[in-house]
Amino acid sequence: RRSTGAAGPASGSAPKTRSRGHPPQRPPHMAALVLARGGSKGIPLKNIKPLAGLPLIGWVLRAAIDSGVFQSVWVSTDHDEIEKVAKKFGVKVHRRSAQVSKDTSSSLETIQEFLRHHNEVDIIGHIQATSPCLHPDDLIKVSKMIREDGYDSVFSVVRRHLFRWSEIKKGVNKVTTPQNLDPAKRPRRQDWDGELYENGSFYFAKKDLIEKNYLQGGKVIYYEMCAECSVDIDIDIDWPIAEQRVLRYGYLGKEIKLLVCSIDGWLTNGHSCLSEDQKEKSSGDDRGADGISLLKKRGVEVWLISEEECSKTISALKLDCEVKVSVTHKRQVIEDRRNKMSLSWKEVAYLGYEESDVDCLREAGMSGVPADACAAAQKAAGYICKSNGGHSAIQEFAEYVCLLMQTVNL
Ligand SMILES: CC(=O)N[C@H]1[C@H]([C@H](O)[C@H](O)CO)O[C@](OP(=O)(O)OC[C@H]2O[C@@H](n3ccc(N)nc3=O)[C@H](O)[C@@H]2O)(C(=O)O)C[C@@H]1O
Repeated sequence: RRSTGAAGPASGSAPKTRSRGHPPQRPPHMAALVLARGGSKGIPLKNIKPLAGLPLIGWVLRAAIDSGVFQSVWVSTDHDEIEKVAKKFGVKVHRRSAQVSKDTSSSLETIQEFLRHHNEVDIIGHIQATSPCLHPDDLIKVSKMIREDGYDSVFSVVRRHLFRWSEIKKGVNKVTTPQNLDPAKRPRRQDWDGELYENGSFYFAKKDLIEKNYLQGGKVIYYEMCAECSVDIDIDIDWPIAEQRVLRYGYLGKEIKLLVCSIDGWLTNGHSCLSEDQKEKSSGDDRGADGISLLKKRGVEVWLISEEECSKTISALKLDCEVKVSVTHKRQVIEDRRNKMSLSWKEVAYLGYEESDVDCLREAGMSGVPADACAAAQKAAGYICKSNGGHSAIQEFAEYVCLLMQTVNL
């Protein structure tokens, strides 16, 4: 009963008003790009060192994914371990050349190299892992500045109330002079707006600007981040401070309270691999139990639903979770359940497979499909499993949900 899953509107359904010879314009592709080379000097493998329980790059990757504003999220690296960690977060990996992985390589040349390999990308949201207190809300606002307000580049700044004095080199007999204050009328903090400083959290820029060697230029504007979230890990003593800051002010991931796995089309159609007497499973989703118990330990309720009457199949899988079969309208039963539990869709994770899952995949706070799900479901889902349906997809998705909502232990 698996659907063929034609994706999106049928070809030829474009508006009739379109003038001839002009193909429809695709919306600009905005890619999040996190640079994470292996050869960090001060702190070895800094980019994947656990910060408050999560690999450093994980903090910004999670914010980028959850913002929902990027067509793709990438890590550019030259290192196998970093690639593995990035893939665990479900993002794409660009293996960069040694040429742009040196101590002396600039971010700009590394981004330019990425763009040469990814022609589909129109806008780069370059996000630095060294500023882990980034929130999805910041990225949503910046995305609007680029996509709707017409800016070519936007970068993050923070307001500081710092009095600057001129530097006098050793051995030079001169006096220092104030740079941004009158010592006779030293302003109180509340009487002075302070100054804006680039804080290194992110740099968004359109491709043509980057190709002209700029990350900041054209119609350019800054985005002011709140001081609490402006954290920059530069030297090793910054690390413990950053750890405290992410715990207090960082983005701790989405809170999922209910995972719904719709098993139609993959556990109900022979993928489930029951033995002839319908009592034992011979293969199938053995790993599912681990993922489910992990989530249950975190207080997440797990629910298997099916439009079919397949209780035997499910019970044979010995998955320790609630089951609802013969469901006539999937979205409706989830709405009812949500209301009972007082949950928003944001707190629901949904694993689907078929066209009938598209609605729920679009609504859910986290959504996933097995690798062989129909095209429409794949398009609607935030995460596409590496496993096919019936082969550990539940486990993989449950692990993914756990990772994204990983609570922080110190
Ligand atoms: C856009 C940009 O110019 N970024 C530079 C920033 C920026 O100027 C400051 O943050 C502003 O406050 O400064 C640097 O910042 P830093 O060296 O800590 O690098 C920031 C993050 O980017 C990764 N990176 C950097 C360059 C490169 N070619 N490949 C990379 O993978 C690092 O591993 C790290 O995760 C600096 O201090 O030298 C170097 C960075 O290149």
